[in-house]
Amino acid sequence: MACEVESAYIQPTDTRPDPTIQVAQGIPVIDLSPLDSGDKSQVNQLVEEVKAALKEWRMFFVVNHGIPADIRQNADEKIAQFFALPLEEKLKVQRDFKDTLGYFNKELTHNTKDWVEVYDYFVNSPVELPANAEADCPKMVTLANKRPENPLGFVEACDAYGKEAERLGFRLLEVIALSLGLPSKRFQAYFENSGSFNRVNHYPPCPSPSLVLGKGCHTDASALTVLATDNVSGLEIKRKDGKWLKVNPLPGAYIINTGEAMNVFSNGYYESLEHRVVANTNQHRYSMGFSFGPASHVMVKPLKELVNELNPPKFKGFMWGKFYRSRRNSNFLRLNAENLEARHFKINQ
Ligand SMILES: O=C(O)CCC(=O)C(=O)O
Ligand SMILES: [Fe+2]
Repeated sequence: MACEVESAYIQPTDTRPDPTIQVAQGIPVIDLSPLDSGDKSQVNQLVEEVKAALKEWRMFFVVNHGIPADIRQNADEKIAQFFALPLEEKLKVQRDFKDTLGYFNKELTHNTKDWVEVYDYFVNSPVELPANAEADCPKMVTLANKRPENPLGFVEACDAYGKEAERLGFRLLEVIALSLGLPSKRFQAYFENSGSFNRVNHYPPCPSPSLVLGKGCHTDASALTVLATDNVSGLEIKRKDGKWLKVNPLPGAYIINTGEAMNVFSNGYYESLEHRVVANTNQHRYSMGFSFGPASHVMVKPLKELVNELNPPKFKGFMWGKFYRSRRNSNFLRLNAENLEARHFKINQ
């Protein structure tokens, strides 16, 4: 990563970080242990907590989440070692426009470069995906993870963590289904053998954090994201009233937020969280966002049980694989169009 700020990183004036924003108070911390106890009334209470948190915050922290601490610690260690390798070594597993897996240090959000380097991998590699985002092109390709040789044990540590994040994702989908008045396994078949990926982020110290962002404002394309952060602050969220707030890390907890696919499946009941990451001058920051989406052939549309004459569908359906491709393209290219979001599929009512 360059040690001075190139112009490609400089945010337009209206999206630059605001040093005056406050720390969020009262983000819900949800204990998932009732899922292990099986106690019906405790599970019902948990379901109500998740519903309230997603309606009010579009995110929450989870504790007693079931991800073993040693698996997480091992992944954290190997990831820090990977990003500390010389650039030439990391570029051996570089991702590109066609093959979206691997290392990248030229990530764009809304056409401005992010102050970050990333490594993306599928949790169920290989995955069959549409070859491009063009709606009427049926061509498919099979993509597989790029596996760096160094550091030793990196691939195994990432795979072990990815499986755990996916397991947590499935448990949360059950709670979310119940919160929508649906059978707990309603989402299961859509998400099996999906192309869900874990994105590992390294935000190096930055000489000009007032001009750039670690990651520009975005919503996640996923149904839900399991976000693991270290103890360095940086994440900021946009509230429904348009106000930005800082999220301080909660050690040992994971952040869960809803994305575009859940917005559509729930017919707009659970909206996606707008968020961004600020850079800082002296600390490295690491995070991992497991982006849990459906399998690529799934048509993402409002679930039929959630729509009726009084509550008609708010979105047209779209094939998940095409949506995913289009979102990933915008990480590489300066597109003339905006990032594809659920609102682009909104039905005018
Ligand atoms: O680093 C973070 O806290 C958030 C990362 C993020 O939003 C993403 O990778 O989509
Ligand atoms: Fe995100």
